[in-house]
Amino acid sequence: MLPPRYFALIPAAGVGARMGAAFPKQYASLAGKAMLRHVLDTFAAHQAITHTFAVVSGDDGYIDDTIRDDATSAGPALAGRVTVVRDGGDTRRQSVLNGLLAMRPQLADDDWVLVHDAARPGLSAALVDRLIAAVRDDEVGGLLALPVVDTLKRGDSEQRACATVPRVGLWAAQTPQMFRYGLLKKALEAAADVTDEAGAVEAMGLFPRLVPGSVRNMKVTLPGDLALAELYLKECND
Ligand SMILES: Nc1ccn([C@@H]2O[C@H](COP(=O)(O)OP(=O)(O)OP(=O)(O)O)[C@@H](O)[C@H]2O)c(=O)n1
Ligand SMILES: C[C@](O)(CO)[C@H](O)COP(=O)(O)O
Repeated sequence: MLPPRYFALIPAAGVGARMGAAFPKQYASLAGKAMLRHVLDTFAAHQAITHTFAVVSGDDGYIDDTIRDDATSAGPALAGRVTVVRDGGDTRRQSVLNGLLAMRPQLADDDWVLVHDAARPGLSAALVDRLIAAVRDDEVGGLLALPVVDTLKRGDSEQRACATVPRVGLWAAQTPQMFRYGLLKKALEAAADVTDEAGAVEAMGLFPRLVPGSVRNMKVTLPGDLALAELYLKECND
């Protein structure tokens, strides 16, 4: 019986509407290369990751240049380490599901899949190590997340604070979210209205493990996030 392997699945088929850029934010440049290339380089260089699949939209015109290995690419060669799946869906969930379907011929049900947002360029090898070490023997799976430290307010329709939400026990989910292929595919097929993989697994009555992540692994969502993410990338080694 071969031990389970680890695969990365990168949903990268979004349009970046909240970023308001003229092109999808996963191709925005950060410290000299596209956000998506940072993510692909991290997984391609990681010894534990067997292969990486990136899901992009069918009409994506940027991916070929982004994955090209040439004299200017400072990171590891991606050739043979990355498969592009040109089958993005209307939602992140659908893109991930389409990616899982494309992965089917190469994966066994008990192989691990680490689903990571292309919009989180600050993922480090150390964070991948931390997640794998914490989850590899877990019956369910798990995800990187950060305990909420701010006081949370619920706002009303007039943007007035109408309640304080107790923050004890609240975590802000990050990615990668790491689940076995068979469970993840079944969970996502069963749960239509979820924003992340852990939510689909929770809907099955299971409890994913929460693993402390890092601020450098922030999701680039709004225009100001790009500069902050670059600062974390350069200054934060967590
Ligand atoms: N239909 C979609 C929507 C999102 N994503 C990916 O899911 C990740 C996290 O999603 P988000 O930050 O919401 O990205 P966008 O959907 O592009 O942003 P927005 O909601 O502002 O349009 C991103 O890497 C994005 O490319 C995807 O693969 N397919
Ligand atoms: C998966 C995720 O990054 C966890 O916080 C988040 O749910 C993605 O949400 P988005 O609206 O697709 O950015």
